[in-house]
Amino acid sequence: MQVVILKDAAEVAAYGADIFTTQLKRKANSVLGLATGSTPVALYQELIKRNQANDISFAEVTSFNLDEYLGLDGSHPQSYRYFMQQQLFDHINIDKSNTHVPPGDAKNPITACGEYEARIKSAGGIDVQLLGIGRNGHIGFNEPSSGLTSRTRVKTLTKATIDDNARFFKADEYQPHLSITMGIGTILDAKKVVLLATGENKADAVVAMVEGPLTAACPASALQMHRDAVIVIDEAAASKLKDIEFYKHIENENQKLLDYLASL
Ligand SMILES: N[C@@H]1[C@@H](O)[C@H](O)[C@@H](COP(=O)(O)O)O[C@@H]1O
Repeated sequence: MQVVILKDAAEVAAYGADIFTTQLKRKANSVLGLATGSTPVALYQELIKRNQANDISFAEVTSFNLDEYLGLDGSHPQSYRYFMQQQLFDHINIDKSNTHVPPGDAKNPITACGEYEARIKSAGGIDVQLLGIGRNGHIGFNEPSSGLTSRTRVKTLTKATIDDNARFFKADEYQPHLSITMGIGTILDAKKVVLLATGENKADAVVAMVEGPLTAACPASALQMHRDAVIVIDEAAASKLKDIEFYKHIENENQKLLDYLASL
């Protein structure tokens, strides 16, 4: 696990955007795994800016989103498909037919999960998967107790997650309590994983993910098993980590090594 601690949310977004920029310049037809929630919004704004400045192109990109509410179709303002259109897809040169979000309105949600997995596989697998983290340590909608090798499936949301996400729904609006989410095993199959977390309310989840045991009680701890997982956090989200100075020291040493390699 690479732990990158930055000053604030703006630096976290810029760092995340740099990872995606590097990926797109290296491989124009990358397969990107995308996430919703408030955390990635600033990163998406940065990618939009870079796309509109012709620095990066999404013309050949295929994307797969982590999750969707079961029971909402893509035109529902609280659906994750709608969110992605508003926050990213409508503003970049991506071919919308190459963007995938689990179908919240699937007639048969069980077969839809298998089909989603098959689509990821036939696209060649995910090159870079973006993640946020829930306050209870969930990634995608893999709630605590999720199998660490799970695949895309229907998941019931915890009360904590429903309450956290209630802010997006109107008081009298139907809020789903079921989802379709990539599994932890699906996420771990991505070649690279980038998790962003900002703010003090993520500090407990971050310490459990980075310094806690590998456990289904904190689904994000499964990233300890990934060979290329980058955890990009601000000082507030990092505030409960025991080894902050060590992680910063590693980053300094990594930078020195990169500078040296660039000078060869
Ligand atoms: N399913 C999403 C997750 O993918 C996201 O990481 C989490 C945190 O969201 P936020 O970034 O708004 O804190 O919210 C939702 O539950």
